Amino acid sequence: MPSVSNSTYLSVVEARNKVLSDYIIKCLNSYGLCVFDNFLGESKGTDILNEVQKLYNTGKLTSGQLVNTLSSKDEVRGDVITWVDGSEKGCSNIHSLISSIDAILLNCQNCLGHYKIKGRSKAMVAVYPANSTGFLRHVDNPSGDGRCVTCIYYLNKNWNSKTDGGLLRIFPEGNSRVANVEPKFDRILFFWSDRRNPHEVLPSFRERYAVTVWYFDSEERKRAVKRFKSSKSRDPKSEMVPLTMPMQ
Ligand SMILES: Cc1cc(NC(=O)CCC(=O)O)nc(C)c1Br
Ligand SMILES: [Fe+3]
Repeated sequence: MPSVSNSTYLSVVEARNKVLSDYIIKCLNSYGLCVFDNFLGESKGTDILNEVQKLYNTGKLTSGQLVNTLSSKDEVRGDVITWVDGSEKGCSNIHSLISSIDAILLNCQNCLGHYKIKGRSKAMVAVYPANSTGFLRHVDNPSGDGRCVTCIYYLNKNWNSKTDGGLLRIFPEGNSRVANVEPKFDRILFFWSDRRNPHEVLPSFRERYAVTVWYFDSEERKRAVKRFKSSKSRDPKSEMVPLTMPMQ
């Protein structure tokens, strides 16, 4: 592989980010969701997978909290999660994943719907253990908590939903068609977080890894924080998604 100068390499990365941002803008504005494969390539994807597996195998993940549901956790969601901002020990590759996604979203900043995206949640690392229940149908942000785009990066090599299950099914509002998204290795998915995209995860028969980041619309987030302060109630959703982080 001929060696390229640093500046050439950077401009190649910037050009690639521009192409990807244009694709995301077109897809999200037209369909409300967007799937892109081979986001970071085999070696970077594998580095991230190794970090996630290490977190999982060293017991750093706990069963996901539940918001506003009465049923017990294992009926609604089977995943175990942890929140990382990437500065934690042994998460440098997760950090570079977050920075790569931030770079793309910064390019799209004022072109996604009417949103002004200026912040995001920490990254939620989720593992569905083998033979776990999936995640019941839900909307990520049904109540205007500020989250406008859900971004999920999948890490599952040679995944075959026929035998492994774990399909993410999205039911775009007002549309009879369902989007069945395989949680494939090095696949990145974006979709509007609000009621336009109810979704569920089918039970998986193999460990299923994903990293999710939610991006905030600055106006909606400001209103939500004001409401939260005035209501004084412990709104679990804002506990669920940590305070916005300035984009890297
Ligand atoms: C914590 C939390 C996780 C998820 N995850 C999914 O919907 C699964 C997507 C996938 O893994 O394909 N959704 C919400 C509304 C909350 Br809250
Ligand atoms: Fe969700």
